[in-house]
Amino acid sequence: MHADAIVETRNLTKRYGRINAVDGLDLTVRRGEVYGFLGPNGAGKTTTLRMLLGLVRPTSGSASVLGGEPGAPEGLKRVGALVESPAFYPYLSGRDNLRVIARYCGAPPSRVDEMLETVELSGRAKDRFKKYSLGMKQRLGVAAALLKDPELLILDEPTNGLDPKGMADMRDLIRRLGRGERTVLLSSHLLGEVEQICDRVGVIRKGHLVAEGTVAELRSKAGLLVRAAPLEDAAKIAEGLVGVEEVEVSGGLLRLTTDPGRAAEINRRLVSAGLDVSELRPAEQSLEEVFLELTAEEVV
Ligand SMILES: Nc1ncnc2c1ncn2[C@@H]1O[C@H](COP(=O)(O)OP(=O)(O)OP(=O)(O)O)[C@@H](O)[C@H]1O
Repeated sequence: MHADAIVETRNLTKRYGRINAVDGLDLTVRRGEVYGFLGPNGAGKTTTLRMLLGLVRPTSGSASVLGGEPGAPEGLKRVGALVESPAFYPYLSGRDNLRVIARYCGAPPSRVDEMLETVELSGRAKDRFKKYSLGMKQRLGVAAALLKDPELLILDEPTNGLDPKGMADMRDLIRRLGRGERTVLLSSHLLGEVEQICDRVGVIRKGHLVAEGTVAELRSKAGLLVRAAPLEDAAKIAEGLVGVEEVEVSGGLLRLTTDPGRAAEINRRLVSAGLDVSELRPAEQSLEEVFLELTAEEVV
């Protein structure tokens, strides 16, 4: 296991009949980070998170959570999760609901008000749960998950179904929670969201991890932009280089699909062929483009 890994899966697989919900997944979440598990609906995010909590048994492969088996009582004490809509008593207040949960998870009663404050529900703590907006219900769910002061917080699509204000509040909350020592693993099908909140992102498609890295790393996978003269000659040379997958001419620039780390080498090749290279830089793609590319259906 990686030294600072808090969650690690190897070849994790879950099959439902003929459906491979999760298919050979290798995931590493490091201590202290906010990790975004990004993928379209049905990609296998919920199934993965449920396996990490010991709620679903893998068909094959392994997972380690806080150094132990998923679902082991020792580990579960240190994990807080909001995976399904949390079950609260509709006629009890937010505060009383948390008190009930604090009692059975052994959290000190003083933590209830502290967590209500954290999720900004102190002002509505005495109102019945059923009066809460969806966003408030979700935030109460986060407060419940935080009662035992978990080292790892797992949130499945925490902004799903919320209105824009509710989403923004939830994002702010997660960003705040991720600032300290705590590790947050959240799933989302929204790029913008993951881009705003997460330190690192894993992109899942049909049960596979198709990319993993920081938002900046995923973006810079795009390639290089080159300004050279004569441009047509530069394009011909670039096409002949090993490791350059695509060459496009656009707006007086060449766009090369290649590892941006090869910039110096490509520059050398162009210059030694007698071309003038006046600009060479990584082509920034929006994460959206990267995401669409990574998760696109194969055209058969
Ligand atoms: N209990 C189950 N029985 C049969 N198939 C299931 C079961 N749970 C999930 N699946 C299937 O496994 C695949 C992955 O589902 P999963 O819910 O993990 O995806 P997801 O990425 O979380 O998507 P969503 O955001 O829609 O929940 C889907 O094809 C789903 O229909």
